[in-house]
Amino acid sequence: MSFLRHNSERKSSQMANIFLLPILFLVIFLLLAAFKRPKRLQHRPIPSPPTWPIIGNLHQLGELQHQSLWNLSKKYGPVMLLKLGKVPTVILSSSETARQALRDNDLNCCSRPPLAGARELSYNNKDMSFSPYNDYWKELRKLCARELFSAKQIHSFQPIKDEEIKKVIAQISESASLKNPVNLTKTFLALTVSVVCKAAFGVSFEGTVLSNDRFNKLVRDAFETLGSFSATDFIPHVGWIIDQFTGLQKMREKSVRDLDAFYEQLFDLHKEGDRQGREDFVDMLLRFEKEGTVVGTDNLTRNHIKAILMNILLGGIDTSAITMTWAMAELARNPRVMKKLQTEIRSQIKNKERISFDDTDQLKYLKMVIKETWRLHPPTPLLLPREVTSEFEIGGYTIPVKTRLHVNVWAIGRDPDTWKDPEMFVPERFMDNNIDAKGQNFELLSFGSGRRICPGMYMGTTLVEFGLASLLYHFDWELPEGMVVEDVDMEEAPGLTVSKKSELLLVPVKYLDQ
Ligand code: HEM
Repeated sequence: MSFLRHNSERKSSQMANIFLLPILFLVIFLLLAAFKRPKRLQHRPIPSPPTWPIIGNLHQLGELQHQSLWNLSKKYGPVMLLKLGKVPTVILSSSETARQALRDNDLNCCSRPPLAGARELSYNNKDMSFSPYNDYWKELRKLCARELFSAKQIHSFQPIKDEEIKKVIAQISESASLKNPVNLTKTFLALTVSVVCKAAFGVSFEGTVLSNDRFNKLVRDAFETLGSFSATDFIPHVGWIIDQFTGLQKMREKSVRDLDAFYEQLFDLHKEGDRQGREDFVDMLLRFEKEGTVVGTDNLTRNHIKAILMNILLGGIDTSAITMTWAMAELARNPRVMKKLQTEIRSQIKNKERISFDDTDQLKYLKMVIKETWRLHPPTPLLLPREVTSEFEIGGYTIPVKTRLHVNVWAIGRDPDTWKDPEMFVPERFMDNNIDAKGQNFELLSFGSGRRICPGMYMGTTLVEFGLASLLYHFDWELPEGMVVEDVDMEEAPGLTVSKKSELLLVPVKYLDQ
């Protein structure tokens, strides 16, 4: 009996096991599923406007993309996902989301996406600006920071700046005596072209085959090539057919050919033995080539040098000239600020004939005026595009690998949560804080931040400070006859860099106290 009972007990416990086991599995399964669920919740979709087939959200981008994106971000928030053709693109429009990307997750998103125009102009990504994040880029950046963009190197340009500004002041003096307006857009472009070209390429173009006009066209065409909408970049496999059809591909090829011829002429002008004096960027790069310098795994060749020169041409000239033009336009609209700035400059410079680096370094209000100009008119309003290489989170949203990323610096500069009266030009807002544009303050990102921050920041800033201080020291500036402050047009021109659409004309009046 006991056996029987024992046997039946064993049987019933076996039966219980048979029923319990699936329940146990079910419980484990449910528990696992429950643990996984929060993770799935984190993948909540990034706010995104509705898309159209094939083009996605491309139709929502106007000519001035940063402005279209700013308007969209007011509805969809500071982390917004667009589908540009086939490419998922995240737009960040607040200082907090920019900080999370460029500081906390810089390593996960500091690569560049492959872009057709950039690839061709950079001899297949041999440059710094458009190269993906890899050992070649890391070593090239180190080499350029040490040799081309060091403070010592930039200070060695001072005699070039002095010589070029002297010419500019003489020309403006002539206009002043005739009471003629001066085209400041052209003046600032000519100043930056001559300083950057003499410093970097050792040539002034005057009296050579490379006339200033031809040179300006070369740069303009290259910018157009990079700034134009390229279907190849957004619609894989078939986009190239559209680029052939629209003529963009032909334009690209011509631009690459013309620039190549320009670099070859530069190399000819730098033939050994032909030149004396200070070593410019071309001399230096040719010396590295001769010494067999290895960058990453690549031996530095002529094509690498050409790609680096392209970055200087396109990164170094336009941005500084644009800044000076916007600054003078804002000063023309704000006579109180212009007067206050001139008082500072004139009391600092007094009767000196030349403005030195030490002088500009003391001009605190000038620095505030330039920061305020960059807040409202960052020359590169969307920075350069980045590509995500490892998944990460911003504001609780997961940004997947291969997403393209833009930071809308222009929108951040006008964010009412950060800036009081954001549309007003008030340099004094920088008086009682340490906000600068050096990449640590995410509300002012005119040079970007993180690993990809502009390496020419010091060169650009010192040139802008010097150019503005010189013109404001030597001349008062008035609006052309019949014009009032409200007539100064602040419309923007579309492009990779955003300049003032109409040229800025102001009448110089010689400052007699010097
Ligand atoms: C006012 C002057 C300038 C402004 C506002 C400016 C702005 C910028 C911005 C916004 C970027 C992109 C940063 C990013 O993607 O996060 C950049 C990158 C770059 N800039 Fe500048 N820039 C200026 C002057 C210069 C000068 C004078 C040079 C050289 C002569 C230069 C060379 C470059 C290069 C090579 C890069 C690419 C860096 C990389 O991707 O590693 N820039 N600049």
